[in-house]
Amino acid sequence: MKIPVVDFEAYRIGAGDIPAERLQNLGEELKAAFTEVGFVYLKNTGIDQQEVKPSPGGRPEGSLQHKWPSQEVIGGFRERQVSFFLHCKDLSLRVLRVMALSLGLDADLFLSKHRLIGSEGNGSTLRTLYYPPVRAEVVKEGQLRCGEHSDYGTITLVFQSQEGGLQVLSRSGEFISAPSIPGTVLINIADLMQRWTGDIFISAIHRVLLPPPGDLSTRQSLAFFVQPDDEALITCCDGSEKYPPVKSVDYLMERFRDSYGRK
Ligand SMILES: O=C(O)CCC(=O)C(=O)O
Ligand SMILES: [Fe+2]
Repeated sequence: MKIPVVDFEAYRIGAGDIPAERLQNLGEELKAAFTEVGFVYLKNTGIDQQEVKPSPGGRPEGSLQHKWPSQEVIGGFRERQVSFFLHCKDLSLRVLRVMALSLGLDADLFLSKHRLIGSEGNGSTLRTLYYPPVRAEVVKEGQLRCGEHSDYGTITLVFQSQEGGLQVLSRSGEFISAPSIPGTVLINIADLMQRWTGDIFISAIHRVLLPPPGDLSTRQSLAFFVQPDDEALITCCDGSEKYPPVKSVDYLMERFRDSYGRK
C-alpha cells in the first residue's frame, strides 16, 4: 500500500468556484486516500516550495523581550510565519470542504466548525519541529526520532525536510514510508476527524525513525495541526451515533491530559 498523490490544481489556493463535477472527482480521490490510508500527498496546492524553506539566517537569537524575534535578528520572520499560517489555513479549509462533499454531506459541514482558525477560540497551531543530530553512541535499543502516535485534531498538514524517516502504519499492520516529496503537502486525518466521521476516515499511527548510524544530519519539519473551534459540538456526521457528541475543546483537553498530565 502506498500513500496516494492527488493533484489539487482545480481547487488550489486562489482558485475560485469550480464546477461541482471537478470537486466531485477530487473528493473521490481524497476519500479513497483517507478511508484506506489516512494520509495523502497533495500537489499543486498553491503553497509554493519557496515558502517552506527556512528563513534566511540572522544573528543567533539572544534573550528576546518580545514574543517575535526582532527584525534585525531574523528579518521578515514574523511576516513569513503569518503568511505561511494563513496559507495553511486556506488550504485546510479547502480540503475540509472537499472532504465533506466526498461523504455526500453539506459542503460546509466541517468548515462551519472551523471559523476561528488563527484567532481566539480555536487552537489550531503551526509547529516547527527541529530534530537534532543523533550520535550513534547514545542511541538506545528501539529508540525513535518521534514516537508512534496519532494526531488529536481534525487534519494535519506536514512539510518535511529531505532527510525522511516518517512512517505510517497501514491497515495491514506494516509501516510504510512517507518521504518528503518536493512540491507536495502531506495531509493526514487526525483522531477527532476519525470520530466525527464514525471511523470512515482513518487517523493512522505514524512515527519518525532515527537516521542510519553515523548520519549526523538534523531534521526539520513544519506541522499545521488543525482543530475545530473550541465550542464546536462534534457529532458523528453519518448519523451513526457511534460516539456521543463532544465539545471540541473538551475532547482535546482530555487527550492532552492523557498525554502530558499527571498519572
Ligand atoms: O516530523 C514529522 O515529519 C512528523 C511529526 C508528527 O507526526 C507530529 O508532530 O505530530
Ligand atoms: Fe503526528
